[in-house]
Amino acid sequence: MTDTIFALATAAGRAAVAVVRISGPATLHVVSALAGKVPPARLAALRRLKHRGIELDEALVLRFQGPASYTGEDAAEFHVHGGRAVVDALMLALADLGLRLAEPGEFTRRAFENGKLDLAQAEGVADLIDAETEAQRRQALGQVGGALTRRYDRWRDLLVESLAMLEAAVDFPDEDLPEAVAQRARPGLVALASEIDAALADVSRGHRVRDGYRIALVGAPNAGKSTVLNGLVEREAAIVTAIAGTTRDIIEVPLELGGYRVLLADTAGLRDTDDVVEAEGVRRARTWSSEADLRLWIVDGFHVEQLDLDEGPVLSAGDWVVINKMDIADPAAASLVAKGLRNRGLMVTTVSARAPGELDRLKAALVDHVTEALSGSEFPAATRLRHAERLREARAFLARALSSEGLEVELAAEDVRLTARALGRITGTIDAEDVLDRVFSSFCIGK
Ligand SMILES: Nc1nc2c(ncn2[C@@H]2O[C@H](COP(=O)(O)OP(=O)(O)OP(=O)(O)O)[C@@H](O)[C@H]2O)c(=O)[nH]1
Ligand SMILES: [K+]
Ligand SMILES: [Mg+2]
Repeated sequence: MTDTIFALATAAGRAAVAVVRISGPATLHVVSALAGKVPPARLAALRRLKHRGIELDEALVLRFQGPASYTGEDAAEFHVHGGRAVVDALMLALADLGLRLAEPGEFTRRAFENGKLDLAQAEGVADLIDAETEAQRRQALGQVGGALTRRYDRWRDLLVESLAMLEAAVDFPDEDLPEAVAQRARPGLVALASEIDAALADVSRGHRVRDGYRIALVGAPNAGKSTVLNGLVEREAAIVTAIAGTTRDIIEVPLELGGYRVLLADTAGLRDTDDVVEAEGVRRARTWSSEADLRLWIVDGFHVEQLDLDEGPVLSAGDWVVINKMDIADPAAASLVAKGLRNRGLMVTTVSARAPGELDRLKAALVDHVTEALSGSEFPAATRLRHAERLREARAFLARALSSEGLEVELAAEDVRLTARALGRITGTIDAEDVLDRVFSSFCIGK
């Protein structure tokens, strides 16, 4: 028999109202022990809570009758005054009545186990609680609502259909026909493969929305990277001096651009150096920027004629060059360099980072860029690394199924089964205990 759990559902600390929730078979008994008359399900009632003859608080009591509750079990909420002592007294009383403090995510885990939501939806709940930007909120809410689930359900149905055809071929009594029957499964599997390919090409979008789009500020020492960072985030996040080699550590600053979460990183100026500390900074700069979604190369406009593209920064397609210090640069030289860079397919912006308001144009261009990169007409197929890994695994099994030319029908059937299994792990229809533990332990207590 499952035990009955309790937890503070609202944030800890002083507040107007605190909500303590309980879930499990002892719910009715506990509500009646504390509140006296049990209110009807889903109707809030004002009650004096008492335990062992001592009054705890006057509270709003709300109870749910399983399975019509978040967890699917009998459950209740006590909305009490949000003082520390009130909450402590109530939680002590609940423990005294034999209830157990919930583990992180245990309410949602029970909801999952009772079929109220699948694993992808449960992850959506966690993401919704963590959401700080509009795009994170939208994506998480879509996931809770089953936007991710629906796609996987459709793919699973398709796989089940194909599997039925392949199995029919295996069982076919007439020796000549199995191949023809098996071939009927092929078009569906080919279509699915191309859908998964499209999803994989787009695989980072979902978790970039969730975790943040990574923009690296890179370039030579003294180009003005830290000045650009400070201008974009509108505070003195990084030290700026006229000494080359000022920045060593990566300075990561989260910010919101066009409703998207962005991680902007200032890095050490790239150069060969004997200074051990600076050399480590340069190493970190290279690593971070190589993994970034976008590199902003900051170039000193005053020395723009020294920019040797074949010697200098290793620019790659999609990089963005910001020619800085336009207040002291020779505009003709700068525009010549800009033209050359644009001819190479690079984006170029000219600014004077030190001038107030000058970075607004760059910021607006970045908003457009991030919006373009992260918005999409379809809900992403993956919003976590975990999803992307399973998706790649599924694609590999599917490739193998498709390569077995109808002759090895049984092998193809097995690969189709493995494809379905990999996809099933994303929504949790194939549940591995360790995955569940990992997903739910990242929740806060009380959810
Ligand atoms: N005139 C002018 N000076 C600038 C501009 N932007 C930055 N500077 C100056 O250039 C110098 C170097 O700026 P930083 O922002 O520290 O340059 P950095 O690229 O971060 O340098 P490191 O961290 O040493 O690699 C400072 O003296 C800044 O004030 C600009 O737009 N115009
Ligand atoms: K500097
Ligand atoms: Mg710097």
